Amino acid sequence: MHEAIEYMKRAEIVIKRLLQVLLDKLNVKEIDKENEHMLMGAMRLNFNYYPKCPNPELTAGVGRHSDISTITVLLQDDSGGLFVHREGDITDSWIHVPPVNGALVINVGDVLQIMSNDLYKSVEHRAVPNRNTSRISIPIFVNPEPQALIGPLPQVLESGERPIYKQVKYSDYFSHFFSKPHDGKKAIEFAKLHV
Ligand SMILES: O=C(O)CCC(=O)C(=O)O
Ligand SMILES: [Fe+2]
Repeated sequence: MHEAIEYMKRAEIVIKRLLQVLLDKLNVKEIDKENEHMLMGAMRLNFNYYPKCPNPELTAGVGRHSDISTITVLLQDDSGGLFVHREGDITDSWIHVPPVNGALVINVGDVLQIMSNDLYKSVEHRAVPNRNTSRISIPIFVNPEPQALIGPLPQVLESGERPIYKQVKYSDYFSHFFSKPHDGKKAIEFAKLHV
């Protein structure tokens, strides 16, 4: 428990730095308190356990989805099992994300895609169990506060760009996502302006 708290505290420093760099490209030069509530008002540490399985092809693992976070910081052990979807291919192709000792995987989530009006794209991914070893992965989901309104940032729309998304309350987006089985990047449709 103590280690988990310590990990979150240290990760928070890295997360703030990452968000500063990502938001700088969106013309947000400083992350004020209000933005902080929107970007990282609620952080969740999860533990995923995938027991070894003689027939991984028969299991669901974690089905294809994108995270509904701003970003996700993922620590994985050395067994492997995470795949990301290659966008734009005609065939469905998946790239294995090999475990690298001491490295964290950073996923862009739907919230950052929405706030950036599609400049950043959330990454579709899935995880499968291994035949011979069990696997543990530990994501930190960096989420907005439940009450936060999520939409394209004013700084992004300043140039006259058309908003692709409307403002949605994060808790509504969250409930929508968890009301159905994972289904690729379908959840983001919930926030789309259909004009
Ligand atoms: O186990 C993994 O590597 C990824 C798990 C995942 O995608 C999730 O928890 O959202
Ligand atoms: Fe995920």
